[in-house]
Amino acid sequence: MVLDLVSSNRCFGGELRKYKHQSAALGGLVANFNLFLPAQASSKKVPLLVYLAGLTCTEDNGAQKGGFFGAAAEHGIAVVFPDTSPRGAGIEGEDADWDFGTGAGFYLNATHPKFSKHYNMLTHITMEIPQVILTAELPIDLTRQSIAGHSMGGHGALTLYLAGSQPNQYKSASAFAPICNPIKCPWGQKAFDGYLQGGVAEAASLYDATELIKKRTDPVNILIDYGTGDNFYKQGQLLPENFLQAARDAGHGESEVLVRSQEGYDHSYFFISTFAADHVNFHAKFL
Ligand SMILES: N[C@@H](CCC(=O)N[C@@H](CS)C(=O)NCC(=O)O)C(=O)O
Repeated sequence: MVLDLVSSNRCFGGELRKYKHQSAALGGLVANFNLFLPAQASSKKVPLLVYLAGLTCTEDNGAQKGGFFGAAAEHGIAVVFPDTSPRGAGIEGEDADWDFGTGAGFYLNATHPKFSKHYNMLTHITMEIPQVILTAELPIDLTRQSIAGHSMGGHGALTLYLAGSQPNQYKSASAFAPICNPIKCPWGQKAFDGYLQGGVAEAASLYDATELIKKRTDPVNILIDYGTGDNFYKQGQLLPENFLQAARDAGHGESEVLVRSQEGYDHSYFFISTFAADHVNFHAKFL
């Protein structure tokens, strides 16, 4: 798997690199990701924080507007920013809506025959990107990974943490305005009906953070922030209360699952960048 360097910028004493590679998980299409390497990576292997972006985003939104680099540089943590879906699969209807198809891969492995060749973001994030990093001998210690995300990416962070492809791949998870109970919200229902042969029923045991936390008995490390001024929260797309209730019912107290309601904040990167350092500091405790 050849990794091509597209660009490199000096950043907070380290470097932000954009890479592209041919992705087997995404059906042979070209995939991009951004990678922040802190200064510490020039002398030793550093831990990795994965940041998953939301609907309509690319690998650039979080890197350009997330505000993660100051804290990541301080703690010596690398941050990888993958894309949110395959690009250019050429599937009929793929570009018709902003909340399905291109830019909306939902961090799952599709089982519907129309999408299963290309829409395998779960494998891309949890297995392929780590393999690419390993093969390229980048200075990253893959035994120390955590995961964060926003909105659809918050759903990705929580579900890949709770039930990714390998148990305990990530030491902690955090999310900004995550879709917490996708089987119960319009975005999730639309995605699962489209990508999965078994639709919402198939998703319940695999791709719904609220369902997954109910079954989790061992300790977890989860931080969630959402804003009370977030229109998608108000429309019932995020449902953080459902996740919180399920976590408490399953015995996960505030030291394991902290859900913070942030007064007046909306869904934007102004919200994310306000709390980005908090999230990096949270992950640093486990990395
Ligand atoms: N296009 C949608 C909004 C999509 C949206 O807000 N996407 C969020 C993630 S769910 C985002 O991060 N957008 C890109 C950005 O703010 O940079 C609309 O018109 O309502």
